[in-house]
Amino acid sequence: MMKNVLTIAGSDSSGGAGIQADLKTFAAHGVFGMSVITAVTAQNTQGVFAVQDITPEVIAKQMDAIFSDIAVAAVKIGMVSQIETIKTIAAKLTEYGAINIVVDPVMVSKSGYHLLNPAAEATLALELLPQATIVTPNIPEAEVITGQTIATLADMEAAARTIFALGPRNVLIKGGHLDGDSTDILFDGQEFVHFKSHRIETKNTHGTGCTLSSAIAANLSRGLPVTDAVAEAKEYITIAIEHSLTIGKGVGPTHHFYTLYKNAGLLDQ
Ligand SMILES: Nc1ncnc2c1ncn2[C@@H]1O[C@H](COP(=O)(O)OP(=O)(O)OP(=O)(O)O)[C@@H](O)[C@H]1O
Ligand SMILES: Cc1ncc(CO)c(N)n1
Repeated sequence: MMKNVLTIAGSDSSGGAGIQADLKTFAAHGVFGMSVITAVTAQNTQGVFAVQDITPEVIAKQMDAIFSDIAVAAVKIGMVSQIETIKTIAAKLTEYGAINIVVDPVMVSKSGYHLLNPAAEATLALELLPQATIVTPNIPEAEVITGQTIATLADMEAAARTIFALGPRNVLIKGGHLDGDSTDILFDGQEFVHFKSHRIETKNTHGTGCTLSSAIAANLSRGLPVTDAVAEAKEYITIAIEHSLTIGKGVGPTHHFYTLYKNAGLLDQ
């Protein structure tokens, strides 16, 4: 039976990141996507120009509407903006006993805009990480969460240990921001698994983190173990970056449907 997967995140008007990237990723994975919108951003491939946060009351009502009616097989959490937003989401996840929770601790957009109020960083770590099946920080986010500097794979492993101590069941530190190969490191409290791909030379990496975390959530919803869910998601994001789209004047989005379109003969349309 088709699984239902929820994203709790911000809207990206240009369609490359946030809710829009998440729903496309869910569709590409054959799961039924649902959304709780935490903020509306005016954004394109060149920057973020305005943000309207949704009130905690309306966020809570969106979660009530979904969880009171529909079985949710996995939840991906992206942009969460404010302290009260985070507290509301954490309380509702507990109330409804949500499972397979993927926390992407979105902090700053590629263009440098603070999508998470810096005053809420500690709240995110305290309230959401203990509920996470897996947390997926990029290197700057892992540096903020740990206070450690990360310049090498060994530094990534050390940071993963520190983040694990905050309560998530698994930590995936993404290596997109280091030079050379793009290696993501998974830590389950016992051992490290490295997921390595060659660095793809492209400027079009808008929404890579959103796409990866949504693919992990979709894979978990189908019952895959965490290591397999991450391995398949890493393959998916690598193909999506390889065939990323030159849309707009700045950092373009990834291609969510490359393999599907190829198999259907739709690529040249
Ligand atoms: N140039 C690249 N070539 C290959 N893989 C990449 C490249 N850039 C990022 N990745 C991969 O994409 C995924 C997302 O990593 P990244 O570090 O870009 O996340 P992020 O900074 O959170 O993204 P976002 O800006 O969407 O928040 C990881 O699996 C990473 O290894
Ligand atoms: C709404 C939204 N969420 C996440 C990201 C990731 O950087 C973004 N650019 N915009």
